Amino acid sequence: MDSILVTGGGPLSGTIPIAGAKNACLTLMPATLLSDEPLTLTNAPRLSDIRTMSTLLESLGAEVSALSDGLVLAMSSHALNGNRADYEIVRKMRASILVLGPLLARLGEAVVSLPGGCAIGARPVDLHLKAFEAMGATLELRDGYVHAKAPEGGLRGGEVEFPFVSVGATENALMAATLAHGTTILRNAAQEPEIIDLAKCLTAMGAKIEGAGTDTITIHGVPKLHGATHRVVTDRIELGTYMLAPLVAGGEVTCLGGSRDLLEAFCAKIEEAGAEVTETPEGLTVKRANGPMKAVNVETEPFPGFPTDLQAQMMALLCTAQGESTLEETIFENRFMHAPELTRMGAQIDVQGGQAKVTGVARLKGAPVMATDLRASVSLILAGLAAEGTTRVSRVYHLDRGYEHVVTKLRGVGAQIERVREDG
Ligand SMILES: CC(=O)N[C@H]1[C@@H](OP(=O)(O)OP(=O)(O)OC[C@H]2O[C@@H](n3ccc(=O)[nH]c3=O)[C@H](O)[C@@H]2O)O[C@H](CO)[C@@H](O)[C@@H]1O
Ligand SMILES: C=C(OP(=O)(O)O)C(=O)O
Repeated sequence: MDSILVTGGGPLSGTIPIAGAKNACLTLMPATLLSDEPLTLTNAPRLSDIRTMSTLLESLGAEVSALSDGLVLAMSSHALNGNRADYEIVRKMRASILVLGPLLARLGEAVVSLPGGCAIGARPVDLHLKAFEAMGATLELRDGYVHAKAPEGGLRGGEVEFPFVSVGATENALMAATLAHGTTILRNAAQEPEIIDLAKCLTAMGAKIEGAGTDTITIHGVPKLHGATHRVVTDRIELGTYMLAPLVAGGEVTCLGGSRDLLEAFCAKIEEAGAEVTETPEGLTVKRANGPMKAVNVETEPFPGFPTDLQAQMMALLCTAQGESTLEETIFENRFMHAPELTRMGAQIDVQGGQAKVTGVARLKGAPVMATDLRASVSLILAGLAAEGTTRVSRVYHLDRGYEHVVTKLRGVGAQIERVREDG
């Protein structure tokens, strides 16, 4: 198993290219199941989660070819040979549940393992299932699997009012509704850029969708979708992560490919904390406005609010910001596992339920720390960028789920970082 060694050092300077979004790609890939014609995705990120989704799609009979060093995914589902997503693959990644809607819509029947909880929370899929029920499907839970069946003749349009916002349930329902008979209305739908990206791709495949990016999405079902080529939207979470690097370590970094509309709430919050963000046609340039960073209060919310997927990284910044910050996590019930690890580096953090109080210290100290989930891993790397001495982050397989070439990207702006064998 590999570790990352990061040694705190001087200011960072240069550019970091931002990849296509993991969370968009993971919902765009299952969209291939909706059509017997090819779907090609460009600007795909090179991540282990993408390989897991490829394996899952292949297990259903889809063909997935990674071309141009993985940047292009050429997929075809003309010869599906299964409608069962096995626990062995689904348990590796919760986004696997996103094959359920497309399979149900295209084949009329699907058996998909329940993904189970994960480190950051219980993460049930009840809202996904309620949406399919509203489209006439019958659902049964047996042996840890969802057995889903569309009514005779296929799914029917339905009205779904989500009791709270779910990105995955919105995506699953949106995909299923494209092939349903009649019109489906999704109320209190997620508005994330990844939803807009999915709707763009489905529209390019012939779907009829209105309102993606608002809280009400209307889908007029069509009998068939066709092939398309779609460019995956920029990864706003990778973007936000690297925007924090020069704020933690000093210097100035330009994230290539980023735009402010993907991250307005985050940009406003780091500006409040003392960042200067400049938007240019090539991306976003970030540096400290003048002097040290200051404490701020952060509350995670569905888009357009501050993203939960940037909470851990923001905490890394606030560990050395002047004053006392509060971070409130409202999306996941257990998403502060990075706090005890940051504390090992000298941070002062007090977690009470869904709230963390961070009292800024002058400097963190390098220490051996353990990554507990994807965003926690990268928060420890960020913290290590400015810590005195060397930080060893172990269990970096979490990182490989969501950050491609992290060592190369950070070295490119002058960070002292390397990947080593855990025992080496
Ligand atoms: C692959 C992907 O895109 N992952 C993202 C997606 O996850 P994901 O789609 O799983 O997150 P959701 O938006 O569905 O989850 C929001 C909240 O709703 C709860 N819930 C969700 C569905 C359901 O049926 N029942 C239920 O109770 C969850 O436990 C959580 O507390 O959105 C999250 C919230 O922005 C991000 O952190 C994840 O990175
Ligand atoms: C929580 C995340 O991913 P997933 O939903 O795939 O677990 C994430 O990307 O931060």
